[in-house]
Amino acid sequence: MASRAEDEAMRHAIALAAFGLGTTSPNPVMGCVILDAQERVVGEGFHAYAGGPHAEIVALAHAGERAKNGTAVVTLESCDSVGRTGPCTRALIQAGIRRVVIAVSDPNPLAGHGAATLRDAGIEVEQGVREEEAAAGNVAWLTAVRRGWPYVTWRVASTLDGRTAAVDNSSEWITSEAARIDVHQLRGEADAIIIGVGTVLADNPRLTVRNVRDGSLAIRQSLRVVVDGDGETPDDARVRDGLADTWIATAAEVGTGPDGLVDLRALLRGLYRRGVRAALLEGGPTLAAGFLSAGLVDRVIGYMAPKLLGAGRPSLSGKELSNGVGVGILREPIDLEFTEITLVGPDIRYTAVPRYPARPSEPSLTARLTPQVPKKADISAEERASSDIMRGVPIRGGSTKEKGED
Ligand SMILES: NC(=O)C1=CN([C@@H]2O[C@H](COP(=O)(O)OP(=O)(O)OC[C@H]3O[C@@H](n4cnc5c(N)ncnc54)[C@H](OP(=O)(O)O)[C@@H]3O)[C@@H](O)[C@H]2O)C=CC1
Ligand SMILES: Nc1c(N[C@@H]2O[C@H](COP(=O)(O)O)[C@@H](O)[C@H]2O)[nH]c(=O)[nH]c1=O
Repeated sequence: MASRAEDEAMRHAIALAAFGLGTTSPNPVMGCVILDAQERVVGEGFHAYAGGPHAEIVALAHAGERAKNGTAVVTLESCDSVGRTGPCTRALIQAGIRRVVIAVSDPNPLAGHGAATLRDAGIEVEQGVREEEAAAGNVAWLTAVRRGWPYVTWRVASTLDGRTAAVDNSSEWITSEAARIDVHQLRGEADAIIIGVGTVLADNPRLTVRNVRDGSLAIRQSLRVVVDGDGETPDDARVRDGLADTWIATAAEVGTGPDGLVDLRALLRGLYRRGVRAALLEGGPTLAAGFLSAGLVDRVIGYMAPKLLGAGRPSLSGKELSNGVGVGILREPIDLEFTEITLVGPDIRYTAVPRYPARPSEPSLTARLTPQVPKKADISAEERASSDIMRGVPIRGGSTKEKGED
């Protein structure tokens, strides 16, 4: 059983891990706290960017000699493979760690069997501490790795009467500045932002991650993806401005589904191969209906403005949705569960999770985990202030994605 100090250290390690959201793919987020033999916190760390030191390495460096005979508390099973940074199990063994407390076992076979290696070296290993909480913090990565395509969040901005654009197709802006700032936080935490060519033609969006007030760009940009069957994205479209990587995903490249449109499942598998684990769907009603009817949305984040339009584009169009069991909207709708509702400025932000009936080929992981994915912004000021590691965190430049795990 984990001691109180270990349990508290795990809570802190989970908060630390969330600082890596958006910059660690294709790796998971991970946090680590080192306790000395008297259970005092002597080291802490998190994995900040792919290719950078893992959480254990940062925390062990912080602890130095004080780690000897201590306990390492980790949100995810320590890696055992010689990737870009060397196995963390070896670092823990060499530091003289006596006990390791793990929240979630690593589902990635490439990472090896860290817990077994530690036990073989005579280290006491405890698994499953605050497991659900830690898994929720890594829900995008865990879901993606277990099934082989990214975790998809559909983000939609609508009026109180469910309109996402006016009759003339204009939609800037339905939601408040505060809500749009929140969207850029979501963009920053995603590896890819997906829209359909209809949105390019209607809005000519930038799809960059930026400061909404002054337009300045974030250091790291997400991959922009335009689902564009016939390659009709204009040469002068903003998504081609070179400020971030862009993939114009045509039917010729990705393949087509039974409806003759771009095969969205193949699209997602292609994104996974490019290192994408968390994707943000920002497309219009047609593409959103395509994703939903294929059962490819894991989470909905909606911003609802206290405005009424009376006419205009609904949030979904072009397809009658069903949950895959029956046919027809009324008899078998897609059921969702609200997991969070909050005010962002004057607008309501809701988070909802589709409850697709279990499909034999897909693990029902999203149903098991509460997807209250902690965001960097959710971490309290005290949490920040109490963390030495918050100072001088390296930030990865550029937008190039690494393809392999490390
Ligand atoms: N309020 C909000 O949150 C948002 C509002 N909007 C608004 O939505 C409107 C644009 O909507 P819409 O035209 O529906 O744009 P979409 O972004 O949904 O693009 C739709 C196009 O995507 C292409 N596509 C390729 N494969 C698929 C597939 N498998 N399933 C579905 N679509 C596919 C199709 O074009 P093709 O056949 O050529 O490949 C289709 O016409 C604008 O008015 C915009 O302002 C847009 C985004 C967000
Ligand atoms: N209208 C509307 C949104 N619309 C979405 O934002 C895109 C514009 O992105 P960018 O050019 O990067 O600012 C646009 O194409 C559409 O996907 N978003 C919102 O948060 N609130 C809104 O009211």
